[in-house]
Amino acid sequence: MKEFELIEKITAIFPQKADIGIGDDTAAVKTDNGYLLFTVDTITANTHYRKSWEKKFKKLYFSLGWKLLAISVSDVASMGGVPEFALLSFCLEKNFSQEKVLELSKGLSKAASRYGVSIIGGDTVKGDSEVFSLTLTGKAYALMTRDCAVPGDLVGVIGTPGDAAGGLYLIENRNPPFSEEEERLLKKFFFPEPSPETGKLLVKIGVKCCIDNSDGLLFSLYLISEKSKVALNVDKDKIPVSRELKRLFGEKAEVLALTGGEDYNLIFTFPENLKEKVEKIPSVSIIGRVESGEGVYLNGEKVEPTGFDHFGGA
Ligand SMILES: Nc1ncnc2c1ncn2[C@@H]1O[C@H](COP(=O)(O)OP(=O)(O)OP(=O)(O)O)[C@@H](O)[C@H]1O
Ligand SMILES: Cc1ncc(C[n+]2csc(CCOP(=O)(O)O)c2C)c(N)n1
Ligand SMILES: [Mg+2]
Repeated sequence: MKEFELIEKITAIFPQKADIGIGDDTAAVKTDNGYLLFTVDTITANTHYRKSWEKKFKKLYFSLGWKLLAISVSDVASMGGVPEFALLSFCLEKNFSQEKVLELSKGLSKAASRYGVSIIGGDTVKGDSEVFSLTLTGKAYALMTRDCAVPGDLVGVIGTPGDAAGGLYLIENRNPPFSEEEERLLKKFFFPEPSPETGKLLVKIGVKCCIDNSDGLLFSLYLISEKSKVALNVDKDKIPVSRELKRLFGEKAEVLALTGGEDYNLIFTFPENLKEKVEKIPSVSIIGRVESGEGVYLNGEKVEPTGFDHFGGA
């Protein structure tokens, strides 16, 4: 069973009370002057990182702390919100290293100060493998969601997808010393920088439909198409691929840009009359158009939803 099939079955068991419950980047509850947002993310050895990487990358645990918060900030940003409070949960092995847990906490603290988040509690337990989890709240005055793309909209992305997947390939398959270009991709993987500022800007100019890219560009587009019940047609040549990715991966760069996960950049759709305003947003590319129908198309040809799935897929 795939991750999404399991979540669908779980959703049927839980009656949903929130204004936005299971199914978007965060849950949302309406308040007097906007929305409270809630999201949780978990990282664990051998799924999100390997302990062995520490030999090649000294700041591994510091980065895990940064990343643990950044990946949830990314969900809040995709809803158009700003993050506020966090709860931190550690499941540690019997012989855990205090030094590593403190390193992780320092990385998390650095991200917390960058994003204005207070860590206000958590939980610590023993287990057979290490698991780090963070629950984040946020607030938003207006929301962007995955389900409101309409035919005629254009499709925008921020940044260059595939870079983090390039970094993952390098840490798995190469050894230090890393070149400057390799370091840049490793940084994208180990220290993602979601931007709630960009999310807020999108809300301000009138964008309504947004998702964060955690499981890959095509997969994120597929989620928008599924939730909004529309087709998304992407122009392959317009997908921004970074110079580093092209130089280090050659022909493989395109596949990484289409399917590589963990970029934590925003993907959104917007009506054509906002085009001029969207074009002024830093690092933006307009890569396609929303049409009636279903699924994701590359240069008019239907593509399967390929991306990261914890229990199947790529
Ligand atoms: N075990 C679970 N119980 C209830 N809801 C869940 C569970 N796992 C996931 N969800 C919900 O399902 C939806 C999709 O989850 P997922 O973790 O894929 O979120 P995402 O935003 O697509 O990915 P990411 O967290 O990597 O950005 C979210 O609304 C999430 O809250
Ligand atoms: C050892 C190792 N193998 C594979 C990956 C790639 N990876 C893990 S989770 C994920 C999607 C987002 O996470 P989630 O769905 O949990 O939010 C991706 C692309 C990795 N980081 N480390
Ligand atoms: Mg998300």
